[in-house]
Amino acid sequence: FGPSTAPPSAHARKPLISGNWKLNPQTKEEALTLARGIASAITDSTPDVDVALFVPYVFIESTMSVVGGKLSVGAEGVCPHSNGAYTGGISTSMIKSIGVDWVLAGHSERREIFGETDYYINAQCLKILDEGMSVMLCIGESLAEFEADLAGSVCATQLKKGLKGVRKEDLDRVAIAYEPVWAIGTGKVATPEIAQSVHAKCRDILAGMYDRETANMIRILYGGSVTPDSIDDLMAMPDIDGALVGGASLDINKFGRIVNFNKAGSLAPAN
Ligand SMILES: O=C[C@H](O)COP(=O)(O)O
Repeated sequence: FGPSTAPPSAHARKPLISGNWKLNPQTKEEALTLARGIASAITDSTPDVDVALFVPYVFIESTMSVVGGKLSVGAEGVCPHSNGAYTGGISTSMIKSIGVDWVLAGHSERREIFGETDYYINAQCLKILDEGMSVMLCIGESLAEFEADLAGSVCATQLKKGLKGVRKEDLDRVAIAYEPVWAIGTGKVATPEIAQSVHAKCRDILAGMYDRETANMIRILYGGSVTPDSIDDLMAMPDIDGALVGGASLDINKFGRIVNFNKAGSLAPAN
């Protein structure tokens, strides 16, 4: 690998559209209805895209059983310890043994509500990768940090600390989700231009941590109030490689439309 002179947009990064159900839905029946509906929205005319759903642990296996292999079913988090006296913990071995291949780490709700630190998140990332699974590392700044023009430096810190010790050869199993905290669940989606600007900065940071060629291979997703109305223009941006969708992933029609995005943007004819 040497420095590349090619622009990031010249690299073929397969889009990844993911949903994060968080603490929803409340019953297995609802979960399976939702999962079946989302799977049925992935058709032959869907763009060439990877789809992943991060679901509560208790629904993982049953969700896998109804989606017909059309999408990956991942875990919303994991305990970085291997085994032992960690009440309530779920280990990487446990989820790997039921076929999980994607795991979220560093979501702002885990950072803020559950007090997970960059150190803990880094331990999760390393454990997930050691186990042979893929990790989606979430990063993003608060509203105050955004208004102080600190988005780039906050993301730099979270990327460097979250990926500390991650080997270059494991980065094909890493995706980054840039989620400005001020856009999560608020209806305030970042403009495509703002998101693109931070994504490009994140890619530069990754290039500094590894090298440009490697950075150009890493998928960087946007998350924060993504809806059918915003997905096309976000996906038209050169450094936005997908989305991490919260609220809209609980709605079959909305998430189905998001999966069937139009990379040419909202002004282009529909697929
Ligand atoms: O993980 C997903 C993000 O927190 C975005 O959630 P949201 O789409 O409800 O804003």
